[in-house]
Formats: sequence, structure tokens, C-alpha cells
Amino acid sequence: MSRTIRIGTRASKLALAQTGTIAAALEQAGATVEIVEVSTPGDRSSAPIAQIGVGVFTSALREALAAKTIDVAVHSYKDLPTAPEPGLVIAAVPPRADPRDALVARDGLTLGELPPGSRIGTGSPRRMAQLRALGLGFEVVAIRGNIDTRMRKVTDGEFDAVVLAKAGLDRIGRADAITETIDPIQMLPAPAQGALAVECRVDDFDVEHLLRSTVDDETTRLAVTAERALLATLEVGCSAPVGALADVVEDLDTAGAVIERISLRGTAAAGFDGDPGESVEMLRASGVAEKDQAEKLGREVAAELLDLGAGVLSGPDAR
Ligand SMILES: NCc1[nH]cc(CCC(=O)O)c1CC(=O)O
Repeated sequence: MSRTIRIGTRASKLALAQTGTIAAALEQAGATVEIVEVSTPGDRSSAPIAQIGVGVFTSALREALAAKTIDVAVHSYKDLPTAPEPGLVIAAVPPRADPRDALVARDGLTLGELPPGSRIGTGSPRRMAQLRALGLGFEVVAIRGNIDTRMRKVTDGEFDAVVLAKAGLDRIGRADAITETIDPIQMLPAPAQGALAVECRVDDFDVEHLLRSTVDDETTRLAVTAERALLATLEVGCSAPVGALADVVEDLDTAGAVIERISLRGTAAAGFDGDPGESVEMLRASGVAEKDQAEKLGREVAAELLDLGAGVLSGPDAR
């Protein structure tokens, strides 16, 4: 392709790192690329995400794509609203980074070693609810800001620990600060955490084909499909207290042959309205399905969560 492909990105260190890997893969495939920084309201405001709303980091990139000032948008998949965007297509889902959450605590401490009363900072209702549900007596405090700002609150002594996505820390080269990679049994990540969504215009066939053939990963796409179908079914938006993690696993078919299946675990808070003093119960459900049933699996595990009582999710911070 002879045209220069303009790749839009947020200007944060994390977004630039993510976009850099996609740009490098496209250049490797012989394309000419240009990186265009797009400022988003999510970068300019320091209000809680739950207040400014879903899509705050991604809508400016989508507008630039629709207006043809860029040709490709690279998003953190978990920041994208679940509703499809007319005129745009997620052409590729690159191989996923580590989906787990990570603890960055003072003095090298783990969750089990932090004493009751420890102040743990997170801006995410999902992490907040799961931290409280551990029953370890933590004081969970809302914070915002980029990854560096959050980590500084631990160095400064304002917090005993913060919880962040391991993928983000890895991408900006700060994995050294992690004191515990949190087991998904204790805390399920956000649906699609650690994955990227690479989007283009639906009628830009050359770019769509290039993205699909160079940076798409089928296993990641299946996992993310199941996780996001679960989230969409719970219909509560991307900062909801909902965790989900899918894995493609080896299994045996009825004749005893090895086949791949998709397994999904999900969790949602029962009746958590974001009040930091409230006690929280996390509901859990899981399932396994054929690989071509990822979407259905997501809906089924969500339905099970709804049956268990996840339907009462509706407080001011619950979206
Ligand atoms: N909510 C912001 C956000 N969006 C994507 C990541 C990290 C990378 C990822 O999950 O893909 C982060 C930071 C975090 O949650 O710590």
C-alpha cells in the first residue's frame, strides 16, 4: 500500500507504548505509518471516570477516525463501550498481554501481608468491590491519575498500596514496582484487560485487511468476545464492578480427542453502590464452551450472575 497510514493515539505514556508496538508491526509488514496524538477529555479532566462516563478515553479517537484525520485508532480494549460504533470496525485484536491486576505496595508487601486498616487506592469500582470482598479489613480509597501519579502515592506514603493492570505497568517499563501479581481467584480483571482493539473505518478495506493480516490474534479475539458478551449482558458499562477472564483451554471431546475449548469465569458485585464503607459480596459464575460459542458463553455466564442477584447493580458509581 503506497499511502501513509495515520495511527491515532492518546498522548499518555501507556497509549504511546501500545501504539508503538502496532506501528512497528505494520512497518515490519512494509507499511508507511505516521503517529498522530489525539487529546481526550479523559486526559484533561481529573474527575472520577464513573462521573465523566464510559468512552471518555476512546470517543475522541473514534471521532478523529470518522473525520478521517486518522486511519487507525489503537484503544485499550477494556476502555471501549460495549456497543459497536457505526461506520467503524475493530479490524484486529493483537496478542494479549498479561490480563491480571497487580499490587504495588510499600515495603514489598503482598495482599496477605498488608495489615488490616491499610489504605489501598484504586479508581475502579470492580477492584474496589473485590478488595473489600476479600474481608481483610482494608480501607479502599478512590484515586485517579495516570499510572505514575498513582504509584507516587505509595512512594509518598499517602497510600499503603495501589492496584493497577499488570499490562499497563509492563508496557511502560515499571513491572519492577509490582509486589504481587494478583491471582484471578482473588481478583478477576476487567473484561478485555490487557488486550488492545485496533479500529479503522468500515469502508477502508486496504487498512482493514492490513490490520487483520498483520496484528490480529484469534485466541485473544475469542477470549475478549466471551468477556465482553458477559459485560454487555450485565449492561452496566465499562467501569462496573464486573470482572471476567476467559482462557482457551485444551479439553477432550466425546471420542477422547484433544480439542480446544473456551473457559470463562465471571464475577459481579451484589448490590454494591460504590460506598467505600459498605460490605460487598462478589457473586461468581463460570462455564466452558466450544470455541465458536464464545459470545453465547459470555451471555450464559452473565445470565447465571443475574440469577444469583447481580441485577441489583445500580448505584451512582455502578456503571
Ligand atoms: N482504566 C485505565 C486503563 N486502561 C487500560 C489500562 C491498562 C492496560 C490494559 O488493561 O489494557 C489502564 C490502567 C489500569 O487499569 O491500571
